[in-house]
Amino acid sequence: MSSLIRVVDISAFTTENGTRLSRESTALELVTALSGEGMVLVSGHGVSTQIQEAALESARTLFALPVANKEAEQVDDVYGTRGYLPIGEESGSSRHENKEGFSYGLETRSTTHQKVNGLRMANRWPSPFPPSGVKKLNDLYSSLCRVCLALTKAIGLALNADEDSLLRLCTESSEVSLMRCFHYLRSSEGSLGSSPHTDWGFLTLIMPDPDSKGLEVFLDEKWHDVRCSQDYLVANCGDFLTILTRGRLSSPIHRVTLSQEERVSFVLFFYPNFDTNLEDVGFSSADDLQSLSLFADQTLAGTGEKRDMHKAKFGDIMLNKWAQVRRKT
Ligand SMILES: O=C(O)CCC(=O)C(=O)O
Ligand SMILES: [Fe+2]
Repeated sequence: MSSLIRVVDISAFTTENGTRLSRESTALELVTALSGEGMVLVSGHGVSTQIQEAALESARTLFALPVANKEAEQVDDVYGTRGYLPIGEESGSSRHENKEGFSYGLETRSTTHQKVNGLRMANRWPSPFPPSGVKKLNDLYSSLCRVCLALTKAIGLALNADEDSLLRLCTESSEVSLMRCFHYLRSSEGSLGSSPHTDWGFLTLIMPDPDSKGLEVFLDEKWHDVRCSQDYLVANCGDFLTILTRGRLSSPIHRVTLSQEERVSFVLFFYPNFDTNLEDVGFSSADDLQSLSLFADQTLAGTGEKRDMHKAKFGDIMLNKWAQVRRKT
């Protein structure tokens, strides 16, 4: 475990035992870490080892399915953000990212692929994948959303002396957030797992294979390993939270390197409500936050549409960003 990245125990927010005093000191520790490194190891998160192991096992089952079955459910222009991400078909830069993934969100009962909005639609599971596997993945999704809501309360308490102050931006977060489960392959010439970037959303939670290597954070002009065990989830401040706090909390630059060992990880991109407007939360186009990945052009050709970001809805910005990192072969 990297000693640079602080551990914060958030049990004051995830159990009934938290007193006002313990919640205040937890909140302060959390915000101190997010204003410094921007990344924190969260303990006391309440996600059982059983839920974590079951989800990792289901992910391995999914990735082991025949390629044709996985590709039958791949992310495309019609289905938007959910489904299978074939190897090499996504990258945040011109480098080849040697990984495959499944992207999913809140399970809807709908049997059609009707979208509610570009971030809310039915999940797409390849066959054969049993309902018990889907349930295990969904259990992890809802557990990690609960952890993000607890973190949101803590951040609200530290910044505004009010636990509910940021929750109003997150009333539909559990419906529009995106879980991505990745299978990083072995290192090959010129490839990496994930190009250096900041995350675009409100908060990100990362749950990798316990004790696996690869996640790195850029601090003090150097890359540092972030090692993780089942006791901790890695939480990143996202670009939206940086905007919301006028830069007081900072979204960290991080990347994933590859090795000779394959790796599986779950990454929850916790989003604010789809319709949230950047201008309403204080962003102006003159802001000095242009280095965030949210504002970078991540298309290969460098012709990403520079939209009037401060007027746009957060959900639409996300759809545009996911389109920017698609690398259809
Ligand atoms: O898989 C990981 O450890 C992190 C991946 C990541 O940073 C991302 O997908 O944004
Ligand atoms: Fe990331």
